Amino acid sequence: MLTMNDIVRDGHPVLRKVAEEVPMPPSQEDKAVLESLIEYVKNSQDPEVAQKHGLRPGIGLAAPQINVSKRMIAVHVTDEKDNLLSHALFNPKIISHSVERSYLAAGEGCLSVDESIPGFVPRYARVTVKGVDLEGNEVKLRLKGLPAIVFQHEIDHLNGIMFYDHINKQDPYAEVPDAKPVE
Ligand SMILES: O=C(O)C[C@@H](Cc1ccccc1)[C@H](O)SCc1ccccc1
Ligand code: NI
Repeated sequence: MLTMNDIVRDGHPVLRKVAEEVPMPPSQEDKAVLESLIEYVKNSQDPEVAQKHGLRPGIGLAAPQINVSKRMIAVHVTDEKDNLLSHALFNPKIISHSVERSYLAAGEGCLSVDESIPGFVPRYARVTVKGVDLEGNEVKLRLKGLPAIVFQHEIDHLNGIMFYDHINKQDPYAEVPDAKPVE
């Protein structure tokens, strides 16, 4: 199982690379990597396992964060209606998005960034994401709220973008035009 020792930290060059597409159908090796990502996120949300192994809780994780520069992400998060969204995707892609934007009122964090970096991170309020799941099926997800934010955070990792790149450097808490906060 993955632990925090497997997660690379800010400053590691892999976090600034554009990750490679995963050839389809996925190899056993690529499937094992993607399974380890979703396993980490689930484990990190289990208080006993997280405490026993010193896991920082996460609602998402991207392959570059474990030094694998390939386009794979895992998300395990409940939406505002308390529905669980749990997805492990190869080659995820935002195929459309709202003009309206949103941001997490509490700001964002990252398992690859040990210190907290305050400020609003403007995101699209709604996104449609396509990808391929572990069974090789094409998945199309229409997302809003916290799930939409997490997917954008993880897909950013595949493009070498860190959450703090989006924070207004002059005024981290500057109002985000035509945006609604996600509490
Ligand atoms: O480093 C990562 O990619 C995991 C991030 C995911 C994240 C998504 C959206 C906004 C902030 C971070 C975090 O470590 S998950 C930690 C967390 C848990 C609950 C709510 C927000 C962040
Ligand atoms: Ni992150």
